[in-house]
Amino acid sequence: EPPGLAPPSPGAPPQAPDLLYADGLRAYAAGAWAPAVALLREALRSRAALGRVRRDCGAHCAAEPGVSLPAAPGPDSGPGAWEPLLLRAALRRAECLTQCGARRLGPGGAARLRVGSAVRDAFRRREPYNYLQRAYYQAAFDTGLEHLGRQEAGLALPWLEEALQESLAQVESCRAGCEGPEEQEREAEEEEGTGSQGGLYEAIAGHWTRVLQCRQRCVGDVATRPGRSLPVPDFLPTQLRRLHEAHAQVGNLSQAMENVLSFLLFYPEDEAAKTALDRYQAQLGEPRPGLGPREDIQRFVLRSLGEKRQLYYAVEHLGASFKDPDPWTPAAFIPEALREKLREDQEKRPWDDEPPQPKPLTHWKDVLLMEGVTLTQDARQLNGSERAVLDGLLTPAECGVLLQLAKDAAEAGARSGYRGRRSPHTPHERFEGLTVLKAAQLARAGAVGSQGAQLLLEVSERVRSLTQAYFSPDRPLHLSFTHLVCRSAIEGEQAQRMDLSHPVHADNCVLDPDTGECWREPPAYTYRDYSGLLYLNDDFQGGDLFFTEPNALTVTAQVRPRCGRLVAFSSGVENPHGVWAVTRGRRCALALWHTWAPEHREQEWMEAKELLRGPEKDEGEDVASRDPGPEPPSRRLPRLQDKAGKPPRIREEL
Ligand SMILES: O=C(O)CCC(=O)C(=O)O
Ligand SMILES: [Fe+2]
Repeated sequence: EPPGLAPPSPGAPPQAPDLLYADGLRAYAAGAWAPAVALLREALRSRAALGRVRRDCGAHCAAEPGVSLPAAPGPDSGPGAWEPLLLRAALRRAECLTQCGARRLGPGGAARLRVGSAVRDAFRRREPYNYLQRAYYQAAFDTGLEHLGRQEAGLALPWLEEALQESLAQVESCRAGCEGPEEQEREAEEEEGTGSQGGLYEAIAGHWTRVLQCRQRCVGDVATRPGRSLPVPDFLPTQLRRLHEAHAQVGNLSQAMENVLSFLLFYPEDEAAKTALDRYQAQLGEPRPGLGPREDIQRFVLRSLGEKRQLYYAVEHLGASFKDPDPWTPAAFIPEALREKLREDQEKRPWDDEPPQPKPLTHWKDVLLMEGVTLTQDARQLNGSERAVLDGLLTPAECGVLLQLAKDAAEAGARSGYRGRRSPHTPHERFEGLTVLKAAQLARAGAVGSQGAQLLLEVSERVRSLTQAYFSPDRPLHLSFTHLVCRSAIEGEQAQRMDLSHPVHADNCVLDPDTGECWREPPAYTYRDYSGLLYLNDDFQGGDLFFTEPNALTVTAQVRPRCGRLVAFSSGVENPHGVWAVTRGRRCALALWHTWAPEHREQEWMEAKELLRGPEKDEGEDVASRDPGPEPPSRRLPRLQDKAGKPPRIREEL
C-alpha cells in the first residue's frame, strides 16, 4: 500500500473508479489539491480492488473441484470424448465466476463497476499517476537506485526487493483484467480476423489469442512511466541485475546467486551475468544444491514463454498478430519468417559506417534567400544542437490549399466509413493522417483537388532541399516519409486534461529518460536522420512543439506553430521533443523525415508523382510532374502567390 493512504474500509465494495477519477480531475482543476489526491488515490485503489476480485475469483474458480477443467481423456475414450467435458466445465466455471463476482461486489457488481472506454484508456496509460507523481513501485525502484548511486547497497536492498515484488503484483492484476469483457471488445475492435467470424472453435481460438496478447502486454504497461509512450525497456531483468549486484555488495551471496540465476532465465547467454555467477559460486565455496532462481521469476518466465509459444503459433497458422514486447524471447520461439524480418531490421544500420557529423553550413544562406525564407532561430537560440526554425516556406494561400486538402481527404474518408481515429498518443484528440500517395489516389478519384495533392509533393521537396542545404550540404538527404497530420481537440474532454498531444520522444531511437540514453534500434525508425515539421495554421489552442533534455522533463525550447513555419532538427537523442495538448480546434502540419540511406527513400513519393502525371492531369507547364529523375526534383518550383501577387515575407520572433 502506498504510504500515507488510509486503509480501505473493510468489506465495503469499491466505488466505481471512473466516477472517482472524474471527481478527482474536477477537484484537481479547481485547485483543491487534498480532495483531488484523495479521490485519485481512491480511484486507483478501487480499480485495483476490482482487479483483485477478478484475480481472486479466477483463482478460486480454477480450484473448485466441480468446475476444474477435465484431465486429458485416455486413449480409449474415443475422438471427441473431451469436447462435452470441456464445454461443460467452461459453463460451470463461468457460473462460478459470475457468482463469485456478485458475492464480492454486490449483485450486478461487475456491470455496475464497468468503466467507460475513455477512462479505461486513461488508467491503462497510467494517467492517474500523472497527477500523483509516480507509481509506487517505480518510486521504490528509483529510491533503490539512488541508494546504489551513493554506494549504500544495504539501504537500497529493501527498496529494490519491494519494487520487484510490487511490479510482479501489478503485472498479475493487469493480467487478471485481460479476461474482462471490456478488454475483449477493445481487442476485437483493433484486430479483426482471428476467429471473430468463424464457428465455435475459431471463436474460442480468437478469444484466447486476444487474452494472451493482452496478458503479454502487461509487462510493458507496468513498465511505462506516467506520461511516457514507451515502457522502460527490460524492466524485470534490469531490476534483477540491480538486485544481484546489491546483494553481492553486502555479502548476501546466496541471494546474489538466486537473483543472478533469475536474470539468466531471461538471458541465458549474458556474459556479465555468467561471470558474476561464477564469482558468487567461487566465493560461496562448497556448492549449495538447493540454490536456484527465484520461484516468482521462474513462474513468470515459464508462463510467459508458454504464452509466447501459443501466440507465435497463432501468428503462423491463424493470421493473428503479435508484437512481442520482450527483447529476451529466445530466437527459437519466433517463426522463421518473422525472425528474418527482425534480423533485417537490425542489420540495416547505416550509421555504423557513416556516423553523422556536424556539417559546415556552406551554401544554406543562398538557398534560404532563393526560397524567400528567413532563419528565425538557430540551434544556439533554441538551446540545442542541430535544430532550427525557419519561416516563410509557404504563402498563406498555399497553407489554405493544404488545409483544404486535409479537410477534403478527411471528409472523403468519412464518406467511405473511416471514422476520424482517436490519436494514437492521446484519447482526447482526433488524428487524421494523409500520405502523399493517398493524396494522389484521392485526387485521381476526384475526391480532392489535384492542386492540393500536387502542392503536397512540391512542398515536401522544398523542405527536403532546404534541410539538406542547411544540415547536410555534402551528403544527399532523401525523403523517407511525408505525412500531413491534423490533430483536433475532442470537445467536452478538454477541461481537466493534463496529458500531451504527443509525448516526449526522439524520432530515430527509443528514449530512456531515466538514463538519458536513446536506443537506436526497432521499434524506432532508426534510419531517420533529420525531421521537419512544416506548420499550416495557428488557429487552435495549445499544440506548441517543445524540446527537452534527454530526461524528457526539462524543456529547453518551445515553438509556436504558424503557417509556413518549418522546425527542422536532427532526429536523434539530441532532440527529444513533444507537443502540448491541443485543447481547442485543429492543428495541421506536414511532418517529414529525411534519411541518408537511399534504400529508405520514400517509394510512394515517386508513385504519387506518376499518378498525378496521368492523362487527366496533363497540363503542359506542370514542371513537377515532368521531372523524370529518380530523385524528387531539387529545383525551385513555381509557388502559389497571394492575391497581391508577391509571396509575402513572414518574419516574426517567437
Ligand atoms: O507535430 C509536431 O509538432 C511534432 C510531431 C512529432 O514529433 C512526430 O510526429 O514525431
Ligand atoms: Fe517527433
